Amino acid sequence: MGTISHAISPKLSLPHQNTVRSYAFSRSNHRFQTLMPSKVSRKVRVFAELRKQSTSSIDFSDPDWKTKFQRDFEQRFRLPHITDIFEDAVPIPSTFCLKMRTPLNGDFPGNYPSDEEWHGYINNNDRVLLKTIYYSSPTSAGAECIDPGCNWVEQWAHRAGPREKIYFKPEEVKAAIVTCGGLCPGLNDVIRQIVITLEIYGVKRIVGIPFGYRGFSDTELTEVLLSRKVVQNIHLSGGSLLGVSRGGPSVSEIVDNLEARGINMLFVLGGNGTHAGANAIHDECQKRRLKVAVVGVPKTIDNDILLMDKTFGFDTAVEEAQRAINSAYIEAHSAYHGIGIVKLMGRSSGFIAMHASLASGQVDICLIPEVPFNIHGPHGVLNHLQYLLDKKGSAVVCTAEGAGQNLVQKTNATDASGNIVLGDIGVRLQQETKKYFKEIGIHADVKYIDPTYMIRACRANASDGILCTVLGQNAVHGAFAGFSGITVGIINTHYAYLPIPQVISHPRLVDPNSRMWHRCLTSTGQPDFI
Ligand SMILES: Nc1ncnc2c1ncn2[C@@H]1O[C@H](COP(=O)(O)OP(=O)(O)O)[C@@H](O)[C@H]1O
Ligand SMILES: O=P(O)(O)OC[C@H]1O[C@](O)(COP(=O)(O)O)[C@@H](O)[C@@H]1O
Ligand SMILES: [Mg+2]
Repeated sequence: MGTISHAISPKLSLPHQNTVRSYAFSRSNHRFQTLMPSKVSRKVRVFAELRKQSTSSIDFSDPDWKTKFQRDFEQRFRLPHITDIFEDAVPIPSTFCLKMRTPLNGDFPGNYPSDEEWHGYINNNDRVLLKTIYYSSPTSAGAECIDPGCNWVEQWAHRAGPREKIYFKPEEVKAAIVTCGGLCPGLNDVIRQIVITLEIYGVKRIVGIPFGYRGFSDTELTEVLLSRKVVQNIHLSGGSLLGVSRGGPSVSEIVDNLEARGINMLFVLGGNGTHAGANAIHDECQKRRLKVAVVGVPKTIDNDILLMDKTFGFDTAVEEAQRAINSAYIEAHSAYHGIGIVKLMGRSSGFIAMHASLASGQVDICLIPEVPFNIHGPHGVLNHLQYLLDKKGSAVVCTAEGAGQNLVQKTNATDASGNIVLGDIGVRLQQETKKYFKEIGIHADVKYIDPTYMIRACRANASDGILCTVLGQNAVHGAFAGFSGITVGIINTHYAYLPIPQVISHPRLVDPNSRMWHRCLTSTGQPDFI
């Protein structure tokens, strides 16, 4: 058994899972272990199981397991590079140097600006530590351990930023930007930074592909010429200057189109699905021996991309969601026996609901997809609502859209990208609450708020604005450094490049054993609804 396999049990399959897994499992959860040992939910068990599965093929009795693990880890986090295909590719000194700016007229050949003394570059051996907590025991709260003894194993990702040598001559670059999936605050900020940074390198040909991947096949959609002048103020509004879409052409059609247009740098802004597409585009380019750099920037208000502190747009979404919760609270608090129900986005991950509940401090019940619950019965949500009306006179429920999908009618439908169209848990909760209190003869004034599209259509807040700026700049640095099939993220407040498969092997979920979920439960004061 000395080898580390990446296989995962098919019954635990999650969307887009393919070749890689994150290595971690969580053992601690005093709350679940001591308060409800027999009631540990199926989902919680599945979550722990998923984590355990990922390490199950490591032979921990092998004295070399740690070295083998780290060698395997290093291999998995190695960044694909142009030289994997073009072994003879010769780099040139970077044209990105803030001390000696790129000449405005852009006359490069034989005259690349560089400054050997300038220490503003990232060394290719620089790394960012992925996990920063040393858990002295697997029973430490929220412990993420690789082995049963919870040994300390360093896991390093590649540091993002400008390199001293670049693999593209700016005058030979045609760069394209595409935004896919649903809207997300900050898309325009990232587009803007990519364009500005490309120009600083000296790139003159920059285009936007309209309406996501669809823009690669729909002949009526023409590319949008981009420059600093065009993008100067786009971050002042939400949405995407380029438009977004779900679904679209096949990967081979997209690559045909890239070839036809002469695009050799592609910046892809999107979530799990978009990144799966970006990785497939990268693979196809390698197969066809095309010198194209494909770099992703993770976009999703759901925050469901693995390994990073957060994705851009999430912070803004939480801030906006908090406003909706506040309205629900005021409505509920001002009514006799008022109950406010707010539904927030989060297809498979409850991060927005959890963080908005924590931020607002006004939520009594937070429901997320990762933690199952009952509506009816002695431990159900309705019973607790009745208790809250009795004790406090009002109550606020915050639910993620993906929560309690076992309690709503299945739609059996998928969207153009293949995402499951969810049943409406918000409406179900509203109906069941009204019915319940009517049946038991207690007055309840139920107000339902669904602010979902308002939350993602707004402009990025200051914190997301900065995140977008850094991610956009680093995406361009990564492409010029010759990397492809990578994405960029913030990890422990530092910026790193990650191979795309590592961040999309499954959606990042709220760990019901995590300190954060426990903090949320402490804040709401809610019991388990099972
Ligand atoms: N597995 C996949 N392989 C290739 N392309 C994909 C894949 N999944 C989704 N896509 C494409 O990525 C785009 C965005 O996907 P979607 O799931 O809607 O949003 P997001 O990227 O935000 O998760 C769509 O155009 C879709 O066709
Ligand atoms: O109505 P739409 O455009 O399909 O978007 C709804 C989806 O958007 C999301 O907030 C984000 O999804 P993406 O990351 O795929 O864009 C999901 O939680 C939600 O189900
Ligand atoms: Mg998605």
